[in-house]
Amino acid sequence: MQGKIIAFSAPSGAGKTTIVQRLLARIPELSFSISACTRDKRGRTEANGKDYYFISVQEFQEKIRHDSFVEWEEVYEGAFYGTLKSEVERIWENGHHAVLDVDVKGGVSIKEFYKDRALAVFVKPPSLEVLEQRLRKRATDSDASISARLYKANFELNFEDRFDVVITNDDLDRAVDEAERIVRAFITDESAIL
Ligand SMILES: Nc1ncnc2c1ncn2[C@@H]1O[C@H](COP(=O)(O)OP(=O)(O)OP(=O)(O)O)[C@@H](O)[C@H]1O
Ligand SMILES: Nc1nc2c(ncn2[C@@H]2O[C@H](COP(=O)(O)O)[C@@H](O)[C@H]2O)c(=O)[nH]1
Repeated sequence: MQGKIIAFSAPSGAGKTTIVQRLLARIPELSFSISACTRDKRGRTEANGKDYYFISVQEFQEKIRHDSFVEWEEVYEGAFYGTLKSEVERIWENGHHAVLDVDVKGGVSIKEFYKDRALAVFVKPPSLEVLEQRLRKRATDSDASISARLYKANFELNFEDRFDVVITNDDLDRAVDEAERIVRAFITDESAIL
C-alpha cells in the first residue's frame, strides 16, 4: 500500500482540529502527523510528542538548514510551525496515511509538494461572525490574538479554490460525516466520487 497524505486547513477557529480528531477515531488507517513548533506548550492540556514537538527557534532554524521540513510557516508572529519529512515517512513506514492540521498556506504547500499523493481539504466556517463566536467561546486566545486570527481569516478565505475539496463546518456531525466519506474515497482510490 502506498501511504497518502491528507491536509486539513482552515482559518483559526473554523474547526479543523475538532474534525481531524473525530476522523482519527473513525478511520484506523489514519495517523496524525505531529508538527514541530516553537510556541510555548499550553499548560497541562498539551504534551510534547503528542500535540507538537515543542522546540526552540534555534532548533527550528537548524532543521530548516538541514532541509528537514516539507513546509514551514511563521503562522503567528514569532511562532514557527513545520511539517517534518521524517514524521510523514514514519507514518508511511507503519502502513498508515498521514493526516495534517496545518494553516492555509501550509495546505497549499503540501499539495504542491506531494501532488496526487495528497488531498488538500479546506474547512470553511459558515461566516466570519460564526468564526469569531467560536474563537470567543473556545476561550484559548486573548482579544488581541482573536483580532489577529480574524484579520488573517479574511485573507485565507480567498484561498479555497487552491484546495481539492471544501467542507463547510456548519453542523459538526454533518461536516465530520462528509469528511469521512471524502477521506475514505481518497485512501481507497475511489477519487471519482470526490
Ligand atoms: N460545527 C461546529 N459548531 C459549533 N462549534 C464548533 C464546530 N466545530 C468546532 N467547534 C468549536 O469551535 C472551536 C474551534 O474549533 P477548533 O479548535 O477545532 O478550530 P481550529 O480550526 O482547529 O482552530 P486553530 O487553527 O486555532 O487550532 C472549538 O471550541 C470547537 O469545539
Ligand atoms: N503551515 C503549518 N501550519 C501548522 C503546522 N502545525 C500547525 N499549524 C497551524 O498553526 C496554527 C496554530 O495552531 P495552535 O495549535 O498554535 O493553535 C493552526 O492553524 C494550525 O493548523 C505546520 O506544521 N505547518
